[in-house]
Amino acid sequence: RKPRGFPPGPVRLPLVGYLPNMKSEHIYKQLWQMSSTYGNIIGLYFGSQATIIVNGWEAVKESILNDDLDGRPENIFSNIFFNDKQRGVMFVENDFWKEQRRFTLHKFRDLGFGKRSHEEVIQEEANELIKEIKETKGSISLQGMVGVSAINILWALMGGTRFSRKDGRLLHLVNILNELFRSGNAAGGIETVFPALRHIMPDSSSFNTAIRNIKPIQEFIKKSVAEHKADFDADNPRDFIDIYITELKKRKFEEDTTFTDDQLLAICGDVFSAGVETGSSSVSFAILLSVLSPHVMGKIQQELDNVVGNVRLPSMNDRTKLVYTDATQTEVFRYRGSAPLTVPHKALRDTKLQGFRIPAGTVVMNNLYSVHMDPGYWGDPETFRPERFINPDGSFRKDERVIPFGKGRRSCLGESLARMTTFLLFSSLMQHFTFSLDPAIPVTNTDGKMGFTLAPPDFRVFAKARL
Ligand code: HEM
Repeated sequence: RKPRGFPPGPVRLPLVGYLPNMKSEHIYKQLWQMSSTYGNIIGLYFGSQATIIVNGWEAVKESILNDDLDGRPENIFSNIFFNDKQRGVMFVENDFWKEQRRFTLHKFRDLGFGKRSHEEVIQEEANELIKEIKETKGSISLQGMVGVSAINILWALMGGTRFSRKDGRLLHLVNILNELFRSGNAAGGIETVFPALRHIMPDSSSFNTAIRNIKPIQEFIKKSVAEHKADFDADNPRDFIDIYITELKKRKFEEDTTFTDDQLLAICGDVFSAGVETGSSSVSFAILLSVLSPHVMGKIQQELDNVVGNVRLPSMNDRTKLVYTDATQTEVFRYRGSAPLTVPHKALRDTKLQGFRIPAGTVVMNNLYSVHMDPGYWGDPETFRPERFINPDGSFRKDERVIPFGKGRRSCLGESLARMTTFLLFSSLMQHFTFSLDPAIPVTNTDGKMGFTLAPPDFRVFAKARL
């Protein structure tokens, strides 16, 4: 069939395109609503940038599985920090991306089978978190506390060390990562379209806040890499940074190598920015939603008592038996996944989507929220109901339409680590505490706060020890 033209969409205003109409909060809802007027694929312009919004399971699946749409638009933060170059894994494309992604993924996997498994690292952090919660008087803010665990888990992999939970540097990093992720705009925002604007924007603008917060993260990583180089031992690689330094040395005389010092800094930065806030938001959302549905919390605790008992922490081996806990975690990913929109993709060459013609260079925004909240498929998507993932015979019901990590070759690089982290931290917390909301900070709805990613609303909980 002959491709149709560029997808239909709202009128293109001169210069700015659709930008002035974008609401900053929960943009993914607005982008989905537009489907009722224009269909599942909407064509619009951010400034002069041709962009398509992709809504609904059929269209999103076709889009994220189409390798022609595996590119990424330029990331201006990378331009600012790496001399107008795209570095890292998240915003690079083509052969450069393939080589760096493959390397990072393989080495992460190998490290998980190394001296200490990922599972052991996560369980150690779960123990420390439980200890801190027990020692804290009054109500607690989980987002920050779990953020500390999330950094320690990732940094064990990247930099080989763990920080004391009270370490000032660590707490500072957690705070700036949280601020960074709330200040951003998953849809890009005006500065992405008109980079020059940042020079005249006030320091308080979200863009300048982001820059201010990225800098100390970069400094932290730079310093760690320098320390690794200073006591590097080729026979005894301790972590990802050491493994990457080994590769740098091996390829020192290769022309056109993609392995560079800048690239190491950028990968560490990408992992931090992709992994810390998403992980802690997922666990905090899981706790908040369980607190708001006490029968869910009760069922999880009963299941944990039966399957795991009270002398050891839950492990990944327990997972197939922890059906209700697994179903709850899956429901949290569906209901409040931390990425309602994937990272933007870009058409690498002219291609087709749902019969429409998509020219090379078009930016593609895949709306995962529209898949997870489709009433036609889920029936009652607005209800938080883990039971939807349990078969009548009591087994776990897997559903291909739950895709919080995306799908295809651009899907989340940290998926297996993130799944392990969220499952083990959430189940360990549920095993040890009964949580209740601190009424001093009422939660009026669970929509959460959107920035680059979706985080829970502010809330505090009292934690009553069960063990
Ligand atoms: C619950 C936690 C997490 C969620 C929900 C999540 C979700 C996602 C999503 C939706 C994408 C974009 C997929 C696309 O563009 O089509 C992504 C990309 C990515 N994520 Fe995650 N993520 C999580 C945790 C992590 C962790 C822990 C790491 C680090 C180890 C990580 C590293 C990455 C990287 C590097 C990319 C870019 C991949 C590429 O462009 O090739 N993420 N993630």
